[in-house]
Amino acid sequence: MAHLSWPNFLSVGASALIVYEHLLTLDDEVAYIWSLKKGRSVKWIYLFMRYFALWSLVVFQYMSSYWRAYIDSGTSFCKSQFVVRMVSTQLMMTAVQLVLTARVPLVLAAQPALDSRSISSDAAQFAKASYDYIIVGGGTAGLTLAARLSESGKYTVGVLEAGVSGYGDPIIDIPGNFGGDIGTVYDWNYTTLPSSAGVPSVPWPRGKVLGGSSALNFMVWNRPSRQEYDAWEKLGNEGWNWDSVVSYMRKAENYNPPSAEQAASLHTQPPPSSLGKGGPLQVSFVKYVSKVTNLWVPALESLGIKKNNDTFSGRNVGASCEPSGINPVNSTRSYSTTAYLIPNAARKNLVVLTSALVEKINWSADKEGENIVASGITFSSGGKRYTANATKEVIISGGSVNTPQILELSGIGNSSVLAKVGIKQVVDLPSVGENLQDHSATSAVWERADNGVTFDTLHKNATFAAEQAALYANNSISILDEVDPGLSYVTLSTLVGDSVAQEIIAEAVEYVSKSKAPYKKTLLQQIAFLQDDSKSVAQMELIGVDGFFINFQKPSPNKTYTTFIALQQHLLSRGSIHINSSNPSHYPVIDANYFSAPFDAKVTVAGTAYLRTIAASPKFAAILGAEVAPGNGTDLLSYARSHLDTEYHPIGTASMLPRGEGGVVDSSLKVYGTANVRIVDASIIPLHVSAHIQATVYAIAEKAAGIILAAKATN
Ligand SMILES: Cc1cc2nc3c(=O)[nH]c(=O)nc-3n(C[C@H](O)[C@H](O)[C@H](O)COP(=O)(O)OP(=O)(O)OC[C@H]3O[C@@H](n4cnc5c(N)ncnc54)[C@H](O)[C@@H]3O)c2cc1C
Repeated sequence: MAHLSWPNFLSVGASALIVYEHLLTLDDEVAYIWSLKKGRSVKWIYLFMRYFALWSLVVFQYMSSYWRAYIDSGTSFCKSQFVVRMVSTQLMMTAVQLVLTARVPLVLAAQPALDSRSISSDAAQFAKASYDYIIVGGGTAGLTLAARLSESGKYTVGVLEAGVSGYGDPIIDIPGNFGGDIGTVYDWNYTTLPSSAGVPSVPWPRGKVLGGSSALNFMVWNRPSRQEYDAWEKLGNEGWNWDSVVSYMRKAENYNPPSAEQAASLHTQPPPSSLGKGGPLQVSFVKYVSKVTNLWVPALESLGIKKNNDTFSGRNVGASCEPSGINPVNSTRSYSTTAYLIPNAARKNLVVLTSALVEKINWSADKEGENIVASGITFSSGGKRYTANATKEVIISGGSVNTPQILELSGIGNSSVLAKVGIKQVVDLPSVGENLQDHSATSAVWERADNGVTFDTLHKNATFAAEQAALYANNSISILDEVDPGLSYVTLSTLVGDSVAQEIIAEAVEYVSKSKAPYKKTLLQQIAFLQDDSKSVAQMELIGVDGFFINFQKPSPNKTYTTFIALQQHLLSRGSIHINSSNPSHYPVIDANYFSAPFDAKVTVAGTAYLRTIAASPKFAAILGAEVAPGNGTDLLSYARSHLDTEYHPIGTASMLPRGEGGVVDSSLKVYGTANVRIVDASIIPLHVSAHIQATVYAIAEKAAGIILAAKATN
């Protein structure tokens, strides 16, 4: 040691530190680096930097220890030491530079959203370009379609979204926050007119954000029965049947079957073959299973409702728990933004402009035969007005409320609606905004006699909330992973028995026979569902919710609750959505017309009463206490009327039907009377289905992309 100087001590210390660090991290190195394939350059760069650095330190150490002994032997030793040091240093610098250079494409590939080319708020820049396809609305259908049309790289696609980007916001992403973004900047915050049958104004949330209502929804992922999609074809829409729609839905899905533990606590295990694999949207089962969800299927079975383990097969009636649009890897919402936009955000031929309100479609001076031709759109952003040009098509994906508004602002609609607000009619299409159908909801609430943990605990107990947030952040199971998958579809007979069901159906037949609506065939099809002997089309959905979920009463801070909801699936009432101003910023008038058909009120009351039957089943009776709402002695019809709510599923306002039978678009989704305007969103659904509708909307968008690209290929 005598011949060692202070640089040698430093060198020995550094070598010891590196060896110590190597020993501490050897496990990780074996797991993550040694396991990489031989061909991965990153493996060899890493190993070189790690071991060459150590090797060179040891060699210098050795040489330095003896250099005094050799110094008198001439300059050759000094030279060789110098060369070794220089070469080593240079090699290590090169390796560091390689790593730094490799990081740029790696970071961009991992986070394509960083590439600003696709998502922009620069309206002037957007308006400068011309696009093959302009899509109005970056929502559920709009972003799906944009991803597919831009996939080949052959076509340029411009999307305009009125809302901002909520990408990465926990209020959207965390499953247990569902409902939290309602009423925020992400919501259009619509309300309906009070109905003439006495139902007061109902709030109608709709997504005003990238992803649209797929960013606001409660993530349920399911399908209706085979008959319901087949009915669309029977109404005059060739190619729109179960086999076709489901084949496109499977294209969107990446199904993650439940683990054995999840399957046991949810009492459900749909076969992997029933859903799609490899699609952009993650479909999985909830990680956190609440008591109410765990009891759901056995409780309904005890009431004689048969368990249905495969609601995706074309028959959805029966007791079941359904999957959700959740990414199981990090337990976050999987929606059109994360599934279809972000992975493709680096495409040069795709531009999505946020905070841009489309005001109307612009029309070319030329016509194609009788059909008018769209040349682009007018939009406003940041207080300025712009136009953008489309060389091939303008596609409206504004959703069931805004799509009819945009058509009417563009001069397509009923002459009397347009004349009232001074808009010149360009296509006479009186069905725009008509045939509005929704799913309605009534809720009933019970106290939890066992005061078990529910969402109420999360909302009122800050310590519990903090614990759960920490668990969620750690990717451990917490109540923030929870959504409510206990939901089941039942027929009218299940609710009221066969003979009362027959009486109600007879009244429905009489009601429909008097209808003079152009879309009367859709009502007749509903009668066919009711009279179907196979009883495979549900009339009511039943849901068990883990907590207090009504907004017209307040929960007690010291109690926890369970809510059951009855949601009517095939209302005979039809409403409408129309503009009453030529100002694009003024909201259209939503007349849901709830309970205008007496059938709907009867079925709703039957469903609400059945919630008490569920609560009284032995499984639930053991954990539930006093009924909070409707409350003993309350008249169920007046309760249902005054507290009717929406399931957030409006459809039909630009129905796909023959033109003379209430149609706005044909079966290629082209607007009648136009050469190049299509509609792709929930508004084209001509007849409601007994299911939550996001999966159906994704399927519509996937199918639309197929139709549009096939049309281009043959032109
Ligand atoms: C609160 C809530 C809960 C729901 N829960 C579920 C559920 O659990 N499961 C399920 O399956 N379904 C659920 N749904 C329904 C489902 O999410 C929607 O039916 C579906 O997402 C609608 O898709 P869309 O493409 O038709 O419209 P949207 O997704 O609403 O897209 C329309 C887009 O167009 C934009 N836009 C409109 N007008 C303009 C304009 N003039 N200029 C520019 N942009 C415009 C909007 O901002 C929006 O982003 C729920 C819906 C809501 C609101």
